[in-house]
Amino acid sequence: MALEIERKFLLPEFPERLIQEGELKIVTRHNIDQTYLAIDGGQELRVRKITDLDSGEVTYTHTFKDGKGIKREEIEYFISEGLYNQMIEAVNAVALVKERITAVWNDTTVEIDVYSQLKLSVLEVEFESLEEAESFKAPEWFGKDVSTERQYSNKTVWKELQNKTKN
Ligand SMILES: O=P(O)(O)OP(=O)(O)OP(=O)(O)O
Repeated sequence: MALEIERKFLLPEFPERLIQEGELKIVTRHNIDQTYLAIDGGQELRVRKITDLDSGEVTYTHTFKDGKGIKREEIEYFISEGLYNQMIEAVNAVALVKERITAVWNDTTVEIDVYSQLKLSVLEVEFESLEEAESFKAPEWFGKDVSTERQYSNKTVWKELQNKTKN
């Protein structure tokens, strides 16, 4: 199983100035529709519809994650549009929608997620090892480190979205 080691920050404002000054270079922009199929303790199964906002290419993934905090197990693979549609129909939930901007700042690849249904933007950085993740010194503009705060995990945010839209 692959390991996912990442830290998450609560991005206070979109870093427009850094982009304009060329300090933060945008690599890709994707729209992600995310739906959870099942959640049980630290385990989750989710599907995504991913649209490349530059090329228009659409892909679908199925992901299993296990664990919490900075280090988790992850298995992810591509699925067909047909499988994706069958699964989201079965779940009949509201997909969590976000725009994911992948960019490079100072040799570090960052993923900025801007959630369209909520007032929330986060920034994530992936690492090769726990040592690297723990020793990484984040700049001020990344915002508060929420890596271990469950309320900002996508499954929690997705669950809240379901409750909101049901009422
Ligand atoms: O894109 P990932 O796999 O890092 O996943 P996410 O949708 O940001 O979700 P979380 O890290 O909250 O599981």
